[in-house]
Amino acid sequence: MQTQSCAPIARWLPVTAARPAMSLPWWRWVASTDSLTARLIAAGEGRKFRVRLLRQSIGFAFADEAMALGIGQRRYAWRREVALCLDGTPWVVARTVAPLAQCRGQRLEQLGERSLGSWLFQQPDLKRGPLEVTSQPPRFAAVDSCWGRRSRFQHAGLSLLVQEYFLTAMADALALPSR
Ligand SMILES: C=C(O[C@@H]1C=C(C(=O)O)C=C[C@H]1O)C(=O)O
Repeated sequence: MQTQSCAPIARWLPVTAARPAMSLPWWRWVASTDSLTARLIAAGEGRKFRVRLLRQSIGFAFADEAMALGIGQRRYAWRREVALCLDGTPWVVARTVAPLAQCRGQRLEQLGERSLGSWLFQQPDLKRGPLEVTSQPPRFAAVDSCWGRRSRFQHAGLSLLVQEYFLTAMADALALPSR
């Protein structure tokens, strides 16, 4: 099994600390705390939204992910990587990691190409932790990104670390600045 121990450590800043480096249009996207799926569908103005499942597997989290989830690096985790596409073009890539021991009975593996966000935001007990931001590209996909963000969702004893990277293709389509 791949241990991913050589992967570079991602640098994350609290969202407010990244604010001075961020344009207002990007701030509105990056600092938003409602469903990104819903926002993308609205911004897509009739473009067809689709979650493309890139990878779903069980293995270890990256070191910074394990730390954010408060689990040891040798704890198995459920990992899901997707591209959120509008008319077939990826605008966002996302990687979600959850401790495997918390996933029993949650049916996460049955999500397939349904949006995790559409399901999560229907949960009445959902709590969301603070947003953190990075200007580094994702480690799980070869894409050009403008900003990345992450936050921890909690629902029914399950913690999910959701990391979302906004791609330059989205900036181009919506005429957003590069940063
Ligand atoms: C967390 C959300 O869900 C989105 C859907 C995801 C998925 O299906 O794996 C992953 C991250 C998100 O951007 C959201 O809509 O806010």
